[in-house]
Amino acid sequence: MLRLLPTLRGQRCLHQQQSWHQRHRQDLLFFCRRQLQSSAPQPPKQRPRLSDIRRLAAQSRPERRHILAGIGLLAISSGITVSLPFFIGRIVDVIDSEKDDKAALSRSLTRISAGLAGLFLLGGAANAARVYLMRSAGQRIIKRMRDAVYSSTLTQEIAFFDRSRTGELVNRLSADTALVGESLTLNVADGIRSTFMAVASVGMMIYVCPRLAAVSLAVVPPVAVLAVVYGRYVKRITLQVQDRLAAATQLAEERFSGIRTVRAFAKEAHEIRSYSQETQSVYLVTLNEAKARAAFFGSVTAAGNLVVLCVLYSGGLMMSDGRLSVGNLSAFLLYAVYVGVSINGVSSFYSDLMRGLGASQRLWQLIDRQPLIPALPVAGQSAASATDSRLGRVRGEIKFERVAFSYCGGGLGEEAARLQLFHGLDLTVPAGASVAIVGPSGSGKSTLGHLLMRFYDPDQGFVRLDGVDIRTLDPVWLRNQIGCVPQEPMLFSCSVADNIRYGAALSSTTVSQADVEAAARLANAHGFVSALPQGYDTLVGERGVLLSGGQRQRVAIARAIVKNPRVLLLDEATSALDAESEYLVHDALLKVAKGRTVITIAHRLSTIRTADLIGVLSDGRLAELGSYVELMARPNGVFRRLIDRQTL
Ligand SMILES: Nc1ncnc2c1ncn2[C@@H]1O[C@H](COP(=O)(O)OP(=O)(O)OP(=O)(O)O)[C@@H](O)[C@H]1O
Repeated sequence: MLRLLPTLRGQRCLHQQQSWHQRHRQDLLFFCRRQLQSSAPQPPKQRPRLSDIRRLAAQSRPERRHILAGIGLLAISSGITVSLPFFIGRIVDVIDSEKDDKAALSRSLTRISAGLAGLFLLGGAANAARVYLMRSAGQRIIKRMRDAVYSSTLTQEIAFFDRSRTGELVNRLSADTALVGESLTLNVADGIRSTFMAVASVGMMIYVCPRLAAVSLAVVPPVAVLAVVYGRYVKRITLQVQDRLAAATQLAEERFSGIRTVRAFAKEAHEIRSYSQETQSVYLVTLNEAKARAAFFGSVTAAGNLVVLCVLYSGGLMMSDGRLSVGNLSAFLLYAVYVGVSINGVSSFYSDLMRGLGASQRLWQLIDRQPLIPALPVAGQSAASATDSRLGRVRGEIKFERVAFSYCGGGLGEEAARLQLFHGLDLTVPAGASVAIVGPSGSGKSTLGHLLMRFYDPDQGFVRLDGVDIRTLDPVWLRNQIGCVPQEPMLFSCSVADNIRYGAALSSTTVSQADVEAAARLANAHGFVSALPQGYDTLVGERGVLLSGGQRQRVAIARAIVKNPRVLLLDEATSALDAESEYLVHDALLKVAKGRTVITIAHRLSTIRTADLIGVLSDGRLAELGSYVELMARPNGVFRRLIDRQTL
């Protein structure tokens, strides 16, 4: 979907997300220096900052009622667990004191067991309710974050996608959001429980035997220092893992969608090796994490066991001279174990929180980024300047006025270089006329269409619709006035009818089946669609692979005209269609062009001959403009030379 942005913007239906599709990205390796600055990945911050934590915590605000209820239930279940060693101590003492009176011992044990069973049932129920509340809140937080990341990403300008890696964006959307959501709910719950258990157990240790408690707590300061060091390391490593995972996802995603190329060049073994290299690099980073984790948790466990040993030693001595009962020693030992386990829990809470913080930094970058060209009306603009954000009745005159435009590019990681494409380009397309744009390959024909659709803004000059600078127009409204058929149309993996409906300016539900069929008839698609097994309900496969090139184009034409646009922008397919398909597509275009302003990026002589005007692009300017006969009459004209050399 992210790679299909031009199509989406063209068709405007941002709310209909049907599947992942390939956008034609011939210049993936180019990226723009001036825009790069606004989206370049920030160097990972090493230390958890309070503002990061606050922002992360703010995500759980809408769920605070559920989370607070969960914490309440957590306190109940943890309180019951903490009371357990105390009761065990009492039971041991009861057994010790009543061991000679079997009947009395049995009565006491029955009484205590019944009471404890009730308590345990309550604890179990509280825990179950807590898990449900926390988990559902976590899933809602993840959903909200995914929605926010998706909508912010999808509304970025096209240049952003030119230099973003789709797999990486997908990874942010799926893996990072899950990590953050979980660190905010389940992890926080575990952290709170562990902290509560640790504090309560320490309290009970002091209550049961202050001297033994002092011996045990000597271990806490070194473990705390270790936890802080380890937490920072984990946060840094999480960023690396997520980045490398994104690179692996990117590779897999690109190869799956380009499977025909892989198969045609028999590159399966090569691709499997490449992917394995990517996963190896993920593995190597996670291996470092595993080492750090092993060292940390190993030390914590050893420290915990050491405490138990010290308690047994000094507790045994205290018991021998009567300063401690056997029940109290048992209870104390259990509390010491609790403290050990809880410190472990607090440490893993801290490390998971750091992982969540690491992942969240990438998400904030995406969520906070303001698109350089808005995909949706800028808040306040449509209301405040309603007069110029939409036009009343569109005549369809299009004017490129002294347009200078450059793609900023350069190989990834290289010094960015400006590719000056247009300098001072002037072109007027009268309302209702059909203009064929011709020129050598790479002269910027498709770019003219991109400027009209406002995928990019010119560096200088203006693009005007009915005399109005399109930068002042509501972008959604503007794109609704233009029907666009790209050179390699992408269809979504839904039915033919749904693909055609996708072009609707308003909600696609407002387009009736009759409207769909009327558009298909005009696009010469009705005949073949009716012959498909399920007619208009036939699924077309990913990117429409189940249809032929000519069929895909005719469905795309129907999609472009279903909203009845005033302006048509047609980028002719360069790939050769068979004679029958070419005739059908050309005939369809002639029919839909009636009564509309049409700009065709033309490759076929038949299109060029039938156009009212032909605009010839050369050296970043409009070199010639005139009818076919006029231009052919210029013996040294650019157009004449192009036709002679057939280099259209
Ligand atoms: N997104 C982009 N980023 C950087 N450079 C680009 C981008 N898109 C196109 N270009 C470059 O701009 C130039 C013009 O491209 P454009 O697609 O407009 O040419 P064209 O005349 O339509 O070519 P063709 O007839 O081969 O389709 C090319 O050199 C191309 O490499």
